[in-house]
Amino acid sequence: MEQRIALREGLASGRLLRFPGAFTPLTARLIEDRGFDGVYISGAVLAAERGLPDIGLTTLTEVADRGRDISSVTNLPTFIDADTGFGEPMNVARTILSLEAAGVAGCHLEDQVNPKRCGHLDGKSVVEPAEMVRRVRAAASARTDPNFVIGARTDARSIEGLDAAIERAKAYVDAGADLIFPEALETVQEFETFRAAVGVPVLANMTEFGKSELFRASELADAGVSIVIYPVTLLRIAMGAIERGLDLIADDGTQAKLVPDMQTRARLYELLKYAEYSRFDADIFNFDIPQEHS
Ligand SMILES: C[C@](O)(C(=O)O)[C@H](CC(=O)O)C(=O)O
Ligand SMILES: [Mg+2]
Repeated sequence: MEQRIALREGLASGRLLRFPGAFTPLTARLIEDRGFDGVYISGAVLAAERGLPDIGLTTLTEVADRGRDISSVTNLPTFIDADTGFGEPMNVARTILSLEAAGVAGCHLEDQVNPKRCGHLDGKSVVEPAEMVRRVRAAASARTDPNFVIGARTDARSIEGLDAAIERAKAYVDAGADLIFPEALETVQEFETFRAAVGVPVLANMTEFGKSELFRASELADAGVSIVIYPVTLLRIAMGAIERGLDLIADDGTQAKLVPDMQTRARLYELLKYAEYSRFDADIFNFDIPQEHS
């Protein structure tokens, strides 16, 4: 509840909210510790972690479980990728209820056809605007918490062009979307044009190796963007370090040279709140247990 209100207030504040993508609950702890505004939960990351491509193979249950796992260890609002909503409009309604129950603050649905693919790849296609309008309407009418944020993503920019993507976004706002996620815009000016046209907060996806340049937060803020996600960034950083680390262990016969770059045991325990658990445990065992008399 509080996180949803915080997200709504943040989106209305005129500030740019920064949401790195957490690839584990522990990563979400670190994102909170470093002072970010919220946590993004990426579909691409969830699929990748299971050794799968991001083509709609993951299920609502897996996504909702991940939403719950991450939301339950952070006080920050979480914003989750609901892909195409996992089926027909009726399924979209159930998706929203599941994500609400998982404790996430909001989600985005996209207008791609199934099977969907990464928004920064070529060869994707979108459904008719009316079909996506039905998805958004189903989502908006299903939600039980009016503060749950429903984002509509349009993948139309790289297929139908900017004007068509804006027309779609406006229809999605009319259908009840609180936020627009224009996928794969190419310039900061395009974000500015989008924001001016749609009249609701706009999300920028700063994913690497995609179609958008990696614009700075200040540039996005100046363009009127309300929220920026770094969906796969932390996973890519970790995987890069792991690959280099594995090679070094294989070559050197020890991981010793890697130790200075590792998070220490003490720091890990701090993030895990070890001390609090120990205190709790000590208190429990300090209780005077009444002796039973026979
Ligand atoms: C934002 C995104 O939907 C995701 O699942 O994180 C992906 C990110 C990516 O594949 O880089 C996307 O389609 O942009
Ligand atoms: Mg995705």
